[in-house]
Amino acid sequence: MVSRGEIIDGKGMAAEIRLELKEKTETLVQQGVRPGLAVVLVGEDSASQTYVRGKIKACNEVGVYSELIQLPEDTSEKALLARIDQLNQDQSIHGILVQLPLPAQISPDRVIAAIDPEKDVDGFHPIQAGRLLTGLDAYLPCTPHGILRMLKRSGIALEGKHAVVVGRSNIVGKPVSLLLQRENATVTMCHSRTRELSSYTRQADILVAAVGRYHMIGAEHVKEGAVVIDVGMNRSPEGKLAGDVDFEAVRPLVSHITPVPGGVGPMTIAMLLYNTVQSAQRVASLT
Ligand SMILES: NC(=O)C1=CN([C@@H]2O[C@H](COP(=O)(O)OP(=O)(O)OC[C@H]3O[C@@H](n4cnc5c(N)ncnc54)[C@H](OP(=O)(O)O)[C@@H]3O)[C@@H](O)[C@H]2O)C=CC1
Ligand SMILES: Nc1nc(=O)c2c([nH]1)NC[C@@H]1CN(c3ccc(C(=O)N[C@@H](CCC(=O)O)C(=O)O)cc3)C=[N+]21
Repeated sequence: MVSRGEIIDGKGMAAEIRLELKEKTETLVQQGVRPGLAVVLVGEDSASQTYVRGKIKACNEVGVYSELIQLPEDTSEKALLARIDQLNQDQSIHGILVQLPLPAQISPDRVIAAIDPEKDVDGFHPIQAGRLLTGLDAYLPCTPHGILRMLKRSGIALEGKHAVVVGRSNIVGKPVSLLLQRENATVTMCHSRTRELSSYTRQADILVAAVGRYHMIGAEHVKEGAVVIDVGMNRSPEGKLAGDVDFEAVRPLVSHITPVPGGVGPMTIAMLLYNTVQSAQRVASLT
C-alpha cells in the first residue's frame, strides 16, 4: 500500500541519535577525552538565542562539555577572530560554532575561514566544503546531514529518484544537493531566478524547501506521492513557528512530510553533536 501523509518525526529520531551519542561520549570519557563544543553568539538576536539554547541543552543531555561565548553586538571582527584563535588552541574544545547571521561589521567568510578546519563542526569552512565537493571525508553540514539521515531512517530510497532542491545557500541548498546526488538521485536546484518554479517542483519525487518564506510551497507545487522536506524557519502571521511548506494543504497529497517544528531543526542539532563527538574521537585516536 502507498503511504499517505506520513509525518517524518525528526524530533523522535533526534532523541534516538542523542542516546547513541551519549553512549559514545561515555566511552570517550573513559578514554580520558570529554567532547567539548564552543558556541559563539554575537549580539542579541532572539531567534539565534533560542537556537543556541537548544544546542547547549542537547550537549548537556549527551554529556558533551559546552561553552557559550556571548559577545556584545558591537564586537569588532578583530576581537572575534582573536577569540576564535583561543578556541582553536583550547584542548578542551573539539568543535567551534559561530552562530550566523553576524552583525554587519563582521565578515562571516573571514570568521569561518579562521576556525581550525578540524574543529569546524558546522562543516562551513572552505576546506570542509571542498572535501565534500570532491568526495573526501568531511564534516558534513548539519542540516543537510540531518535531512539525509531522516530520509534513510524513513526507508526512502534515493537512487534514480528526481530530487528538487529550492534554495542554493552554502549552508543548506548547495550541500544537500551534493549529498542527494551522492546517493544517486538526479538533482535539480532552484533559486530566486528560477522561472515557473512549480513546473520543476511538480516533477520532484523528493522536494526540499530551503528558502525562508512562509507557505511558499503549496498544493500546486507538489506531485502526488512525493516526499517533502521542509527546512524553512518562519513566523506565521499569527506569530507561530512555521516552515516554507503549507503543511495542511500539502500533507494529504504526499507520501511523507517533515513538520515544523519537530522536523529538520532537531536533526540539525543532533548532527552538530555527532560532528563534535567525531572530532573528539579523532583526538582520542591520536593520543
Ligand atoms: N531547520 C534548520 O535546522 C535550519 C533552518 N534554516 C532555515 O532555512 C531557510 C533557508 O536558510 P538559508 O539557506 O540559510 O537561507 P538563505 O537566505 O541563505 O538562502 C535562501 C535561498 O532561497 C532562494 N530563494 C529566495 N526566494 C526564492 C523564491 N521566491 N523562489 C525560489 N527560491 C528563492 C534564494 O535564492 P538566491 O540564491 O537566488 O538568492 C537562496 O538561494 C531559512 O528559513 C532558515 O531559517 C536554515 C538553517 C538550518
Ligand atoms: N553557525 C550556524 N550553524 C547553524 O546550524 C545555524 C546557524 N549558524 N544559524 C541559524 C541556523 C538555523 N538553525 C536551526 C537549528 C535548529 C532549529 C530547531 O531546533 N528548531 C526547532 C524549534 C525551535 C524553536 O522552538 O524555536 C524545531 O524545528 O523543532 C532551528 C534552526 C541552525 N542554524
